[in-house]
Amino acid sequence: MYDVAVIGAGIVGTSIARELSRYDLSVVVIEKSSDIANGSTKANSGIVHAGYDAKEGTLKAKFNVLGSEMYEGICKELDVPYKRNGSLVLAFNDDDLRHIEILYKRGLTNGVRELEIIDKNKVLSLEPNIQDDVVGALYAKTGAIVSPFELAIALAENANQNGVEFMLSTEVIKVYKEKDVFIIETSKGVVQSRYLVNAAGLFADDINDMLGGERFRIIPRRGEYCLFDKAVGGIVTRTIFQTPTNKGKGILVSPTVHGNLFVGPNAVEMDRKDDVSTTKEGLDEVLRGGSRSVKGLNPRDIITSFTGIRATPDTGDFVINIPTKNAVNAAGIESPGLTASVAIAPYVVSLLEEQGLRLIKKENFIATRQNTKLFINMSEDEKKEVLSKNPMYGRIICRCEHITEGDIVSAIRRPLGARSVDGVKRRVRAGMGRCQGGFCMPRVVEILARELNIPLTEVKKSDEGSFILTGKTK
Ligand SMILES: O=P(O)(O)OC[C@H](O)CO
Repeated sequence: MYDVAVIGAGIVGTSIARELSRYDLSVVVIEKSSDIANGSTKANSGIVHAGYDAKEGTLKAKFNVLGSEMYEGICKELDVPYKRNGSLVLAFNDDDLRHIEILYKRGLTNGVRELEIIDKNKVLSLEPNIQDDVVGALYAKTGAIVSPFELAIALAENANQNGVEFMLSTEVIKVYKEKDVFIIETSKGVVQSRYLVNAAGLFADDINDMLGGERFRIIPRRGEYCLFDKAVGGIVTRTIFQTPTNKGKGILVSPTVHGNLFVGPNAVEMDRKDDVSTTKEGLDEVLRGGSRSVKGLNPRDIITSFTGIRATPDTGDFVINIPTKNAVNAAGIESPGLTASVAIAPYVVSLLEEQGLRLIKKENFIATRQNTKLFINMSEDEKKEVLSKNPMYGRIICRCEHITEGDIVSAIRRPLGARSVDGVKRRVRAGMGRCQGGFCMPRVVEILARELNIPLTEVKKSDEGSFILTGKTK
């Protein structure tokens, strides 16, 4: 029997797992997907929001501002790329100017530091590729960017280093209580725990129903994105927003931590929670929206498009509460959820403690996690040394991102290592470049088959059944 079971290994579940791993507890994370961060976390804007957007007094506002302040330190500890690039909310007319004034005041109330309203000249001096009809902007110097799935993987690895167990490809079918024990029936058998955390993302409403908590629904809200080649990654250096609407923060244009540029998302409510297809209309909307803010977005520079699904709660705010004794919901964590998750984690742990979970600090807690250095990022001396020991570092597999066989093998062999083509891609970027895996994918498949000791036909793109050589991958 575990002390705590966490359902969900997205950014919320992995943040909570890492926080729990500071204490002498037995903890298990149960995830239905085959990898960490395979739900809303994987297709996400990757923005660390400053905190002026969420309404005063909400959980979103509180945890956004707290999270934004914690981010740099956590990314340093876990060796995850993070960049405080700042953000602008553009105004194009008087209505927009009034709107950014409201956001400015809200930001001050929420406790956001270094906020400023700037005029057209300042906007264009900071970002020369903004459209000329801009009239001003809200400038948030504390806005930042991060790689959401790399952070979730790092949090999971660090939790795992500190003893947390991960059950991947394990779907929760039913949860109920016998006396004070949670009985969690899964696709891989029964798990028992004394405490339970619901961080099930898009499916957190179903888990809450099983726990008998006050009813809420998660409404899946699609967001389509276009990712641009690194050659145009410098069109803007800050994250560029328009004034938000009741559909969300609108379409943004932002660099990524790896030097690409993305435009998106739109916002379309859907019935299904698993439809990540992209549509021509959606991508046109995204490009039109981005071009409203920024000059020079050429569709020919798009290297891929994708859809993410927000876990939007029908309550209007994050649902962080106690559905039944000894359980905590961390649900409905839509934007600014990526930013907020690192601050939600200690709060969730404090709610467990209030219900009787004893927290005794581990003496040997390992606070830092080191990622494997990619060959491309090594110094000449490091390259020589690693090559003399391991010739696999001399074989380039992904030509776009210059990723070697040694890098890929090490991503597979790490704790909670890659088990699929997408798993490799998210850990070391093989397949993330201009050709989107056209060249390297067959080689990555060969390496996975060899390292996992499985036939080529069993290598998966991502989840169970997505056999990359024979099956449907989308
Ligand atoms: O449209 P929103 O408000 O869900 O925000 C989406 C943003 O890209 C969040 O980072």
